[in-house]
Amino acid sequence: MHRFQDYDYPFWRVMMDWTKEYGPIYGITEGVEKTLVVSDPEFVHEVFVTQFDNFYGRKLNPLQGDPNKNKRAHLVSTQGHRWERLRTLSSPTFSNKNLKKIMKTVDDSVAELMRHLEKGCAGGKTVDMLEYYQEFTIDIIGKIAMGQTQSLMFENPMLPKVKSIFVDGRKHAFFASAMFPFLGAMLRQIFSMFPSIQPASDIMNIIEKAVKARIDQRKTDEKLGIEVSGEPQDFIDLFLDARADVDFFEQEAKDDFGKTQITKVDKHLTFDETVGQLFVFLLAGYDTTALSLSYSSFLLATHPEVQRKCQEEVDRECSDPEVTFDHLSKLKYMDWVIKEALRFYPLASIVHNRKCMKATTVCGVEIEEGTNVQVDTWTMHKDPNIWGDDVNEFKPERWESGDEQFIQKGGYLPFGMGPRICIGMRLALMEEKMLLTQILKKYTFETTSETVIPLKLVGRSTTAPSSVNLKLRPRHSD
Ligand code: HEM
Repeated sequence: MHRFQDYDYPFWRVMMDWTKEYGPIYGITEGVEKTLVVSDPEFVHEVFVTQFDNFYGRKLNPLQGDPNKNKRAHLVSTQGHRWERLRTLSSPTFSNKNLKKIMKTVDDSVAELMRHLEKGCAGGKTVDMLEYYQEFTIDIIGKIAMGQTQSLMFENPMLPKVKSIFVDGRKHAFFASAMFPFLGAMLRQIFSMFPSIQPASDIMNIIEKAVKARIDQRKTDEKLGIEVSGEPQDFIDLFLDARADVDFFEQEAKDDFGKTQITKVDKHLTFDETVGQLFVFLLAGYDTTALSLSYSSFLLATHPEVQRKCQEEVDRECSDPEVTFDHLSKLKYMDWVIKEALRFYPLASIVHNRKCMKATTVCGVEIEEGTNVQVDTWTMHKDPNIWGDDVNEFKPERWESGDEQFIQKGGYLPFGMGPRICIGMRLALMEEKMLLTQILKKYTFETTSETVIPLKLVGRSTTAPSSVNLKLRPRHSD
């Protein structure tokens, strides 16, 4: 566990080293828990997809609370029927209809970021694209999940709070709770009493206020007889109105899929669940998407031929100033670029894990209940047996014949795999394509003497480049 705490030599590098030494399946202990580290695609597919009913939980630290009891437990931390209920209630949030609505919000943030970029890179100045992308993604998620009414780029008070969760990551508290699980509950209690020392509690409080304000506003509108359109404005509205058709009481009686201890089950999200969901959408949606954009931009800058093809596609398919849903679906090459960048840098590999909920055998290996399975994704994504001898080349064309072959084999999982695959994947890809389209129409990414090559990769949770310093050369000077 100690080896996993180093910000400058992230846990996945340690796992890659161990995989070289011990092979594709070996065991480690993390505090009091046992973990199998695997980089065998067949094994991964079996755990994430085929045997999901035996592996429906995630590896959790006691500091994250009891997934069955915590009132604010969310999609990432819950398991069994409680997770299934939250997933069913949250899924419509990312339907085509809602994504189309969110598109307008994303478009406004794209325009705002382009204004900032124009100023930032004026006179050929080098800019750190990671910083710009972080401003972009927090702006969008603030507007769709936190009741933020206008863009707050480069003055967003949430950004330092959210950033500190990823940078500091409460390293010592996590470590202590893993070694001595009883400390987890105590520390949670202390943190909730002093939100100022704990950014996560502080953020929860802000979200709580935003949800309360929306509920009050609805009540006032109702009292005054103000007709509301009934159309949800954002995720807060969507969650307040979310309903599931499945009766989870009945479902629980039928089978034992993680007999959860929900005391009151109804078809609506509770107030606390709404706050928990919005919180996790904020955390999961901000950092990952900004990182994915950063890696794609870096790889475009270092592969001019790929960038040229991407620009040609953008010029051909998106010549109108307005980019629509239809346009995005035509950007096939850009899609491969993003996929290939995520193969090179599977930035969220920390959550590529499952907990064994029922003892079973996978690919001949007996696994006890309670054992965690952590995927060594970085090894798999660079395995020549899966990808071929050109594995170390950045080659978007390898995706030409579709992704099924890699996904079905279990060898590629930047967004995870199986029933718990990332729920926000389509939103992330939409944001990325909309922004890259506008940038590539106007500029060409170039490296400068300030670009760190190869990237220095850091992080305790997600994997971030220390910086992505690039120059944006205006295309009209081509
Ligand atoms: C490039 C961007 C993103 C990447 C690489 C990414 C990656 C991941 C990964 C690896 C998982 C775990 C999947 C598994 O266990 O099989 C996950 C889960 C999740 N992601 Fe994302 N994500 C991204 C963007 C987003 C966005 C934009 C949102 C929401 C606004 C989001 C919300 C979630 C949630 C709620 C879960 C938990 C799903 C569940 O357990 O049912 N993610 N993501």
